[in-house]
Amino acid sequence: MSLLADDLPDVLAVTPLASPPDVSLRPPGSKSITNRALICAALAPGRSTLTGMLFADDTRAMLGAVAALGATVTADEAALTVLVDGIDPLAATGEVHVDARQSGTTGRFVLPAAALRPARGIVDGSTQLRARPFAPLVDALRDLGATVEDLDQPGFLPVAVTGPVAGGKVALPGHISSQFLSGLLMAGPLMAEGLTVELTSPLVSVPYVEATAAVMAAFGATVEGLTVPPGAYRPTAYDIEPDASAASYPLAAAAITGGRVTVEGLGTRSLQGDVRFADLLERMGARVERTAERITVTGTGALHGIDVDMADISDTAQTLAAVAVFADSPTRVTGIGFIRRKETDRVAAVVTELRRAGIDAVEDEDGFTVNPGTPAPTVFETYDDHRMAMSMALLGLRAPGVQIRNPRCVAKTYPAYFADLARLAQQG
Ligand SMILES: O=C(O)C1=C[C@@H](OP(=O)(O)O)[C@@H](O)[C@H](O)C1
Ligand SMILES: C=C(OP(=O)(O)O)C(=O)O
Repeated sequence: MSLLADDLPDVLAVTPLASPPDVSLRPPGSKSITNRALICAALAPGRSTLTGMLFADDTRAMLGAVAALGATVTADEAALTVLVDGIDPLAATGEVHVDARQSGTTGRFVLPAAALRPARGIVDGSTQLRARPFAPLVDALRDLGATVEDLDQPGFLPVAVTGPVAGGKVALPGHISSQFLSGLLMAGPLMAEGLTVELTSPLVSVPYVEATAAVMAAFGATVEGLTVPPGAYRPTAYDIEPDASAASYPLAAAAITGGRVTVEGLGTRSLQGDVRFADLLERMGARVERTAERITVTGTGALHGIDVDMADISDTAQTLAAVAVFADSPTRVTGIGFIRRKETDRVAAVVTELRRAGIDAVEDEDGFTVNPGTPAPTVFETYDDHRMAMSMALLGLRAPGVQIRNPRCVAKTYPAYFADLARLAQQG
């Protein structure tokens, strides 16, 4: 049976590992870096070559989006490569329609890019994305000179934007999502007046903004703090590193099962904050080795609870919750109230599902506490959230009777997730 997302059954049983794994794997390309590189390449007149691409629902959404904006994309999926012939958005004509699907990055990065065009662009998404906040971005684009029409509820998709957005100085809240800031910064070089953002509240997910600046720089743009001078992107050959959030699952598996897992292509030079998830496993008692090119986690058999603020690396909070179940003392995660506005309310979802398995987990405004325990046989609900499916599946590597409802939702960022999880058993 194929374990690729599209081929999975409605409910998937996870089999506990018979022995600790000892494997090395290369996670799929980074969703965050792929979608940044696609935007920068689309705004760079000429041909860019992107290698190491992630092909998953979120990046297909972005491929469709940049094509809608006028870029020509030629994908070679087997080679994980895309050629992008970029455009000058300021010369664009005609109304365009973008479907960002479930992808927050696509919606939040494409809207400012569409606002560069002196023509109407409609941005919409799935029912799930329509429920996620866009108001700070819409307000900022209006303040910077674009016309934004609410096509349904104000502050939510769908919207229609007409540019060109002139740029200048703008105030933006930072506590809801960093994606508004990243999206604005990436459009910044092509704003006539450039862009300066002043944050009106503390920024969450800070490393993603650093990654934005790094990818922009690779495509020839300048970012000085939160200021982007007027300029241009130049076409570039860009190699995308593996996804650090995706890497959290196999690394967690090593800690949970007392095995050894190496993730290739991600190390101390990574652009992604989520590589720091390995630091948390180390604090909990796992052994971690890092080089520039790889991270190895070895489970030691002992796992201790920790108290940790995960505002910078919140995509790995559910992974940590799964590890925390097998520790010898409680784990408290704080700083992540904003993940209630992701694919689902992730604080509520993770606590509800752990409790469904008989684990004493407690929700609070800003995070959750997991008291260790033995998971009962459980069919886990996944709320159409890939990270719920991937995290709860980890419990099944040790606890018998774990089943995952709608495992196909992993297609958002990691279509081969269950195939990679099965490799832990084969080589153990
Ligand atoms: O910029 C990015 O690539 C991302 C930023 C984060 O979102 P928030 O800034 O909304 O926390 C993260 O959760 C998401 O998966 C990807
Ligand atoms: C929150 C996520 O995605 P996005 O915001 O890009 O939809 C995620 O991948 O966990």
